[in-house]
Amino acid sequence: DEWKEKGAAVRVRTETDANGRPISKVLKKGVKDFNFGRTLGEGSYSTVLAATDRQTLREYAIKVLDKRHIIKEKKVKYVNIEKDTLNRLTEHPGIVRLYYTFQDERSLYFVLDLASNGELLGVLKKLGSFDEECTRFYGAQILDSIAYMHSKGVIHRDLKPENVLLDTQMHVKITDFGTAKILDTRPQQNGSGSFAGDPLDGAEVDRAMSFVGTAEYVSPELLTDKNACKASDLWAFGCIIYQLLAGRPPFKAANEYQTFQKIVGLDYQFPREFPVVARDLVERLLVLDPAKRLPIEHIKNHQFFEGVTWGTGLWKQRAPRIK
Ligand SMILES: Nc1ncnc2c1ncn2[C@@H]1O[C@H](COP(=O)(O)OP(=O)(O)OP(=O)(O)O)[C@@H](O)[C@H]1O
Ligand SMILES: O=C(O)[C@@H]1CCC(=O)N(CCc2ccc(Cl)cc2)[C@H]1c1ccccc1Cl
Repeated sequence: DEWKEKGAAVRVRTETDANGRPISKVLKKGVKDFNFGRTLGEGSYSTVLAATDRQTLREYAIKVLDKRHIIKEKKVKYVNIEKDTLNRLTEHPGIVRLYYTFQDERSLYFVLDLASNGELLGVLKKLGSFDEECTRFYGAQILDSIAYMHSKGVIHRDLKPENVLLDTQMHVKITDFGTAKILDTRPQQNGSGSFAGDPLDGAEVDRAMSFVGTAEYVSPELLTDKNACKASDLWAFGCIIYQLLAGRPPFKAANEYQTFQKIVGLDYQFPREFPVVARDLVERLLVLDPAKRLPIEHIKNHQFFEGVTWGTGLWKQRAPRIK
């Protein structure tokens, strides 16, 4: 039988029927198509393994989810959100790409881009803090990825250095879309073009509140009126820029409740040596009113990002040496 790669998703096997006429059989990828390697990490309901496609020898990260555990923990909704979101975000170098999904009786499998250099948080912890050049490069790649997500009507809602992975070239790969929100594409009732992000309904509030993994990056609007919108990702972006330069997030207290109090009270300070241009940018992002946060186009034009080539150039250049 002749196998031929038809696109990346499926293989087609051609056989001949009783009358000798060729028929094509579509075959999905499965576990046996991969050689599984080292464990890259563990999540609450998942294990991520490095794997090689036995036909193409391409390397992937395969996220394996245990069905029984997901059902027991009532997380089936997350799985579908993650799949649907990743299936929407397929044309940007800064987003972890989902190539295939398949399942067997025990598990679900997501075949993803391999981000072989782990989490941005790990690099930050090792160095303590980033210099301005590195902060500019990683900030620009994260912002470019947020702009793409938002253009596809997706709000990440849980951006943080743990969810910014790094590929072999030390370029950004944003992951963890199980808690994302897909803005419906219904034409806006009140005629306004911009999506404010429709308020979370009851169930979502519960999910939104329960998904607050680490409180440090939660936006004030999610805490006060339970409403997450695109600008919530820009609040998290402001926290990330601050953290890369200061070596710690702006809002951090002994426990989650005190951290929440600092956030809603905009209670944070800059270290003395914090660069002044970066300070101006952070101050225009960490604004309590989401409508008053700097919009993405203005962030791109901010002096802090002076000299950055936006668009494909940003993704072709060498990552600055982390020093
Ligand atoms: N595409 C990938 N390439 C390389 N490593 C990855 C990839 N995706 C996830 N990992 C690593 O595997 C670990 C588990 O990731 P996973 O997304 O399954 O769970 P999580 O989101 O980190 O945890 P939780 O489910 O509790 O939020 C993470 O620490 C992450 O660093
Ligand atoms: O939506 C899809 O792409 C298919 C549709 C057919 C199917 O059975 N599944 C699995 C549905 C599912 C989700 C969660 C659990 Cl815990 C068990 C089964 C879906 C699935 C297959 C593989 C990996 C993920 C998913 Cl959601």
